[in-house]
Amino acid sequence: MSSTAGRLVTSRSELDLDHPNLEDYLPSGSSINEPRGKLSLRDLLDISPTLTEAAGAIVDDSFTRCFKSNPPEPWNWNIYLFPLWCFGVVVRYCLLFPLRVVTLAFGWIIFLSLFIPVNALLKGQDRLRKKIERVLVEMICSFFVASWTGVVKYHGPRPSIRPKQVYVANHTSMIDFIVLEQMTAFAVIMQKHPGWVGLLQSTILESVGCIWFNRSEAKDREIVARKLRDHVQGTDNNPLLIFPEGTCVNNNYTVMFKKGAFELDCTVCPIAIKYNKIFVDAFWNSRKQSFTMHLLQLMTSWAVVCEVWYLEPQTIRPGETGIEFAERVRDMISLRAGLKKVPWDGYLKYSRPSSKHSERKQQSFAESILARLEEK
Ligand SMILES: O=P(O)(O)OC[C@H](O)CO
Repeated sequence: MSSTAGRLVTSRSELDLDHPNLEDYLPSGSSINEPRGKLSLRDLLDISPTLTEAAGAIVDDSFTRCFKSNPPEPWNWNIYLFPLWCFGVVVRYCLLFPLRVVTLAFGWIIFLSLFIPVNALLKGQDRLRKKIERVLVEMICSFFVASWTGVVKYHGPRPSIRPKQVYVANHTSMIDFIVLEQMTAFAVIMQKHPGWVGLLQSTILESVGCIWFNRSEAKDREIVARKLRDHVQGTDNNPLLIFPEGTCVNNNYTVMFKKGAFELDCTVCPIAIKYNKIFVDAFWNSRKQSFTMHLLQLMTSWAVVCEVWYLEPQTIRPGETGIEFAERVRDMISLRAGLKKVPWDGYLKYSRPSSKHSERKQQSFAESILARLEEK
């Protein structure tokens, strides 16, 4: 009996790593964990706790919550505030937005009129060309940040070019890259995008050593792993930046870090990014919004406010696995940025959960019934 109970405790704790706020959905005074009295047939046939749990998971599971946008709290609800809000809309859309478009266009004109000749004329002088291109990429990113009136506060020492080090950060939107890139020309590892973003990726960003891949292609992942190993060995390569969550999360949570960055035998430099949602939610929900629309949303808001912390570099400890190392770094980032850790793989966004998970759940249910029968 006690071994059955032990097994049950194990399987419950494995399955309920981050228990959804199930209690919120339960009728008051009842709980699926509550010990029941004498066993009757009715108890055995009663699957309502399981159904309740399933319904809770559907309504508000912790996985879905990681990818929910956070619309701002409405504040324009009365006769005094509504005209003020209307005035704000007019200022943001009719004054700020055109000014920002002009700023960004101006940035692109300067950037392209320097980048194209430098790229074409300095073919034989790689060092000088790379140096100028780095400065130009940082500059265009600053124009992007200015186009949303970005108010970014950086804490800690700025990243420097050193071999055998990799920077890892939590991921909320592709603008994370822009926010970090305006300070340091990182070589970033990212998903390949279609459209104008894809064009920038394969032209301009490739010049700073960025590496692109398609996450659904196993072959791409192998190529990227090789490129990463080569990149970190180079002495003059731009610092490598990886978003180990592999997908955008809404800046309230962190999902599991992929272990790749932590198995490169490099120093890992964590970066924590926290957006203040006071004016706009910086989370890019790519399933609902194109990146262009996301940028337009930022450009029509009052400002994008955020803080960036460059945390203390970490090395793998003796006996520590890549996964444990990744978790330790995730702890540091989550703590600094005030994010809640959840045990989900962000790629589940794009795939169905493994059948093993549902089988474990079925086994746990069967074991609970058997345990109750044994109690008799
Ligand atoms: O949120 P996702 O999964 O669409 O990821 C978007 C980008 O690849 C982030 O850089």
